Amino acid sequence: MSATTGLQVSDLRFAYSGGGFRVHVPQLGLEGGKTLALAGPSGAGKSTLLRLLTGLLTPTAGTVSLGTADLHAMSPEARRAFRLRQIGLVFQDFALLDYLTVAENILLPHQFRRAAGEEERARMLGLTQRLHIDRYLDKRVSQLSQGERQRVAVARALVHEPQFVFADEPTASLDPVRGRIVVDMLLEDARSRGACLVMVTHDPNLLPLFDQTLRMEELAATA
Ligand SMILES: Nc1ncnc2c1ncn2[C@@H]1O[C@H](COP(=O)(O)OP(=O)(O)OP(=O)(O)O)[C@@H](O)[C@H]1O
Repeated sequence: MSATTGLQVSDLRFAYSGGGFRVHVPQLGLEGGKTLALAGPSGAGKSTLLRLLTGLLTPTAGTVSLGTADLHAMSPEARRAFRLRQIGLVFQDFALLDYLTVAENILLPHQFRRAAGEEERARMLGLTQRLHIDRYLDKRVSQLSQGERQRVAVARALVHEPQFVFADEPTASLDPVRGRIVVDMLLEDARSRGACLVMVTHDPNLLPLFDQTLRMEELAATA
């Protein structure tokens, strides 16, 4: 695999305090431009692994390398800066700010990097058109449906063209047609830009669309 653009996990271990759920990922590799589905029943640890891969949870052992960066060896500040530049994340609960407009939410991460310029605005327009939410750009997020909010979260995750995209069930609030549009867009975005996509899904029909599948229930059994 390419060391500079891919994701590499080695002997990753994590347990919630109190002796509850634990997970162990002996080895996982994903090249730039490739896509991985995290599958498994509710409670199997999909969101937990996604949080470990993005630096939002700290493992008890093991490494997560994103390109040349050893995610958990960084200082919290360096990890935060890396995440803003290189990671796009679609959270299960979307993590949008209700009192801001759609455009403000999508461009918000740019306020922390640098002011959003013409390039970002053009990318935002392209993404929101493809997601059929461009007519809502000046609307507050609180006025949108769940499915519309989910698509705003997808646009926000992609607008800065991150090398690593992580999405936690990005189709959960969408009907099958809209859901397929979002998945196809995430897949096409990663493949065309040479980025890595890791997506959590419950839907077995989506798995053949991905280059790799990791079944969490099999990992939990060996933890
Ligand atoms: N903060 C926490 N503290 C302790 N246990 C937790 C915490 N968060 C999750 N868990 C437990 O860890 C296990 C895995 O949870 P996780 O959310 O990763 O599963 P999941 O596969 O994403 O589930 P779902 O498909 O329902 O979203 C569950 O048993 C859950 O109860």
